[in-house]
Amino acid sequence: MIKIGLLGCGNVGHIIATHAESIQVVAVFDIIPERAERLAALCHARPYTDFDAFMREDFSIVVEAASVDAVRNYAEKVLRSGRDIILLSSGALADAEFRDHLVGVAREAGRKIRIPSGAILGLDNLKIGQVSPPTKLLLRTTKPPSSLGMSATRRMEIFKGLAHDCIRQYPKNINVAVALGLAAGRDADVELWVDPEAERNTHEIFVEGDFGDIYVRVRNVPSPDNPATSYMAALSILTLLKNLENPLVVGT
Ligand SMILES: NC(=O)C1=CN([C@@H]2O[C@H](COP(=O)(O)OP(=O)(O)OC[C@H]3O[C@@H](n4cnc5c(N)ncnc54)[C@H](O)[C@@H]3O)[C@@H](O)[C@H]2O)C=CC1
Ligand SMILES: O=C([O-])CC(=O)C(=O)O
Repeated sequence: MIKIGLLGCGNVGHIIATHAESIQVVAVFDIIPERAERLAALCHARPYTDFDAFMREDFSIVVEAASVDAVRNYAEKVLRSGRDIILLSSGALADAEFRDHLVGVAREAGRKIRIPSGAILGLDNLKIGQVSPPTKLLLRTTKPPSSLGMSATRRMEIFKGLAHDCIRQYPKNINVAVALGLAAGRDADVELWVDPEAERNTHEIFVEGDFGDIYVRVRNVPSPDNPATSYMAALSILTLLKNLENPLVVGT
């Protein structure tokens, strides 16, 4: 059974820890002690607010479901300790200098940084962009205003520009845009909309290239404990963990 350390005891951390079947959550870490303690009690793990103590536990992989800042603070230490890391806050890798450094550390340590599909679909074959760059790569995301901690009386575009700028302004809402760019090999264009009528987090992906064109629309149910995060994101990590040791690998 794969032993994991969970970095982040919020909404996604909770779903992972309480639904994990083929994995054992050995230790959990959060800056908020009560969150770490509550989740640890639920999944029979040990709670930590001291990262170095957390890292002394016996697990082979860290699952990050915390924040872009947490990735910046801890990912390098995880890799240098000889463990792989799964990053849900993929937005941290929008910073090219940090990304290149972290990938270099992973290479040196012989470890892997895994970016799950999270709240979207299509990352698998979007990787064809690394062979044949797309001429268009656009993500149009629409969320209820409450997901962004704001109020609005009508549908409004609150950001239009490149993914690496959008994630700086909305680090809890648009990690998917950075994941798209990492897959395709170029920064994605982003439109971020709020809509008071929206009940779902909707991601529309438009891609064009010499292969033809793609339109994908994902209408995600918001997580019960954090409407900004689609429930699919937690399912995506659970699925990645379930397949880690499967000799049959499906998807590009
Ligand atoms: N790539 C994707 O498709 C998606 C990515 N996300 C990202 O996943 C992450 C987790 O999402 P949720 O569980 O819904 O968030 P959440 O806010 O419910 O939980 C995050 C937890 O991490 C803890 N945390 C934050 N920064 C920390 C740090 N520096 N050190 C230790 N603990 C820290 C918080 O105290 C909190 O308990 C967020 O960054 C979110 O933006 C969310 C949805 C989709
Ligand atoms: O969960 C979602 O729909 C997307 C999200 O928050 C993110 O990419 O940060």
